[in-house]
Amino acid sequence: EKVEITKEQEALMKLIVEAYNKHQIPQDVTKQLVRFYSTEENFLLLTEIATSQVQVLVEFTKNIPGFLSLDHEDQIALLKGSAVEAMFLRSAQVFSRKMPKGHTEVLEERIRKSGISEEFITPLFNFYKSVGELHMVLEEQALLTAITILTPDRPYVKDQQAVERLQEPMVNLLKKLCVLQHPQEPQYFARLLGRLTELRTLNHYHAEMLTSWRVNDHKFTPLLCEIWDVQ
Ligand SMILES: CC(C)c1onc(-c2c(Cl)cccc2Cl)c1COc1ccc(-c2ccc3[nH]c(C(=O)O)cc3c2)cc1
Repeated sequence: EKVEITKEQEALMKLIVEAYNKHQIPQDVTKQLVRFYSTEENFLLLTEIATSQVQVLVEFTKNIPGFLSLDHEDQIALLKGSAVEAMFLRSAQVFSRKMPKGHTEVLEERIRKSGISEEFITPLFNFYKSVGELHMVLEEQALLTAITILTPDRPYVKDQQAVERLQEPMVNLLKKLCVLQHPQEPQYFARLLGRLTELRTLNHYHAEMLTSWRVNDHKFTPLLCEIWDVQ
C-alpha cells in the first residue's frame, strides 16, 4: 500500500536535519584548506627568510680569514654592497641543490607570488637556472660567495687594495679547484666568474623590486632596512 511519512516522523526528520546543519566546522577553519598563499603572506615569509639569511651571511663573512682586520667601515661597505648578490647566490644554490622534494616548487611559487613584477621574475629564475646548470660543488659555492663579498669596487670602500689582497688568493684557489673538479671543462672557471657578472645586473633589478614593494607599502625588518638603506 502507499508509503506515508507520519506527522511524528516528519517532526523527527526536522529535528535531525536541523541538528545536522547546526553542527558544522567553523568557516575560518575550513577556509585554511583553500587559502592560496596570499601575496602578503609570501612577502612576509620571504622577508623572514631573507632576514635570517643576512644574519647567516654576516657570520659567514666574519669567518673569512682577514675580513675582521679590514677597516671597520669597509667591512660594513662590503656587507651592504654584497648582501643581495650573496643572497641571490645562496637561494640559487639551494634551488639547484634540489631542496627536499617539493620545497623548491613551493619556494619558487612563493617568490613568484610575492609582489615581484614579471619583468624581474624572468631574470631571477634565469639566473637560478644558469647556476643550477653549473652543478657547483660545496667548496665552489662557498668560495664564490666569499669572492662576491670581497669585491673591492663596492661603493664607499676606502682601502680597495686591502680587499683585493684578500680576494685574490680565493680566486686563485677557486681556479685550481675548477681545474681539479671539472678537468673535462677548461672553461668552467670562466663560466663561474660569468655568474658574478650576471649577479651585478641582478642588483639593479633588486633595487627596482624594493622600490615597487615599498610603493605598495610593504614593510621590511630593521636589519633589511639597514643593509639595503630603505625606510
Ligand atoms: C625581503 C624579501 C621579500 C626579499 O627581497 N628580495 C629577496 C630576494 C629574492 Cl626574492 C631572490 C633573491 C635574492 C633576494 Cl635578496 C627577498 C627574499 O630573499 C630570499 C629568498 C629566499 C632565500 C632562501 C631560500 C631558501 C633557503 N634555504 C637555505 C638553506 O641554507 O638551506 C637558505 C635559503 C635562502 C634567501 C633570500
